[in-house]
Amino acid sequence: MKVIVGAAIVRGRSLLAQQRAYPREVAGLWELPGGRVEPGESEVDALRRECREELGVEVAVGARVGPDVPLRAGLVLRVFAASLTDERARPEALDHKALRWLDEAGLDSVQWLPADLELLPDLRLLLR
Ligand SMILES: Nc1nc2c([nH]c(=O)n2[C@H]2C[C@H](O)[C@@H](COP(=O)(O)OP(=O)(O)OP(=O)(O)O)O2)c(=O)[nH]1
Repeated sequence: MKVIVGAAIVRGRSLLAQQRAYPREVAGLWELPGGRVEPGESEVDALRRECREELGVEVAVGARVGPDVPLRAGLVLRVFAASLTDERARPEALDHKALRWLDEAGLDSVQWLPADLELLPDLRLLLR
């Protein structure tokens, strides 16, 4: 089973979401920072690496959030709670169209990838 890890980065009462720039089929849709776990890499290390690559920030990775969401045969999305190591750090959209800090009401204001949509109830609980 291969795993795509996603980071639910919460600061105060907001969650960081990013808007995909590519590929065309999903460009414009929103997701959590993250990506593929590389061979020999732990899931936590993969999340830390992806947050560095995509956002230019260091994160501390916490507990699992919600269930594994199947993406396709042999591949799941697995989300972990995370926080910025330095609360004042400014994440940048290094590989994406845009970033947004969403509060609880804001969670419904962007068009999420289908797998992320399934996790919204669990993500919402992080912002209560
Ligand atoms: N990062 C991320 N990927 C997600 C989420 N939800 C979701 O369905 N995906 C899917 C989209 C992609 O098919 C796959 C992750 O692809 P990616 O392009 O971000 O991964 P990566 O950085 O390892 O990319 P690559 O090197 O394989 O091109 O997982 C999410 O919340 N975050």
